Amino acid sequence: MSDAAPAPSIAVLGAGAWGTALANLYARDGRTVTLVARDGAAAARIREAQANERYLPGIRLSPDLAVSGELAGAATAAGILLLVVPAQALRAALRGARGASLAPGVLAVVCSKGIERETGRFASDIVAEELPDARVAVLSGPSFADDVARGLPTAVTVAAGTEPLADEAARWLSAEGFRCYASADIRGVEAGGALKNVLALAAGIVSGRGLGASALAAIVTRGFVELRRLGQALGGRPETLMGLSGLGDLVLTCSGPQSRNFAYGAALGRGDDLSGLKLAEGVYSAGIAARLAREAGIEAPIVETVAAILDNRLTVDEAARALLARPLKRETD
Ligand SMILES: NC(=O)c1ccc[n+]([C@@H]2O[C@H](COP(=O)([O-])OP(=O)(O)OC[C@H]3O[C@@H](n4cnc5c(N)ncnc54)[C@H](O)[C@@H]3O)[C@@H](O)[C@H]2O)c1
Ligand SMILES: O=P(O)(O)OC[C@H](O)CO
Repeated sequence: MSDAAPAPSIAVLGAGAWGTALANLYARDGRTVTLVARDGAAAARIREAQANERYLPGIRLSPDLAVSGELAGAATAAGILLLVVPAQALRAALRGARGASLAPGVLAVVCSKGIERETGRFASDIVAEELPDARVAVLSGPSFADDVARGLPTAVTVAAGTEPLADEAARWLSAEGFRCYASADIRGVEAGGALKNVLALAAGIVSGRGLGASALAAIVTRGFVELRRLGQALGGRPETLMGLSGLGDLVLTCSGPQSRNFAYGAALGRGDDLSGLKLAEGVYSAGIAARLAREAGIEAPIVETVAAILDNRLTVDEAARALLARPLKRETD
């Protein structure tokens, strides 16, 4: 596709915080965008309020943003389909999309961050299985929906299976204040995005339990060792895991309660009631990430510990004692 080709129109599947923020970003940037909510009633609420008060409160949406309750129609015309439903709902959402007559060669861009619990599949694999005619890309990196919605500067990585497709996708997905770096390492980008959520839970637990700033720095640093090891074992490249969708997103989500994963971990660490908390993808990815690590023969004690706390196999205090009591080793082993 040449630089002069008109920018493809965009359909955004999933009208939560991130889907709404991305749809609004591109609509403000002059693109033709339809945000697809779960049903007609949810779409009507967003249209009438010109805001998504449930998931992205306080943000006035562009009057140019179309909002629909069904993918058919919106998607048929779209050259780009952003997939922004939670990772565990992606397969069902794509099966629901099959009847929508997607444009041939549509660029399906995974924007969620997680691993399918039942199968251990990453989202790009699910797209390849469920929408075999689509071209696949992944958008991931340090990016809070609220920051993007407020027009704050953001940089992310956009990965696809080949460098030309990644370059094309990054060009189409960049917008004012939203800079996309291209990568041909889909697995590295997806692994970084999913694993940082699990590690942000660990950081939140440390903070909520009041274990101190030194312990927080230690858990983030040793967590990054696990992210790199496991990300590489799953097929990611080291330089990708050092980039925006690995280290970058880990830094963002481990830095405080604006991250829902960190906030969930902090509530766990304090012993608070967890009902009513916002979506924390790490809760669903921790167990399967621990299993993938075991299967790959990778030591991932922090990921294992988060999974054990979530399963009520360990209390936070038992977990902290167990991590500190592990046999001593060289830092680089
Ligand atoms: N919020 C952020 O800052 C942010 C940033 C980057 C990536 N993400 C990732 O984006 C994904 C979505 O997160 P979010 O913040 O938008 O979540 P959210 O909880 O705000 O919204 C989830 C949305 O998905 C919809 N949904 C759920 N199941 C569905 C289904 N089967 N079909 C259609 N719609 C369905 C819900 O109705 C809701 O609108 C997650 O994987 C998250 O990790 C979020
Ligand atoms: O709020 P979180 O923890 O889901 O993080 C949101 C984004 O993934 C940050 O890049």
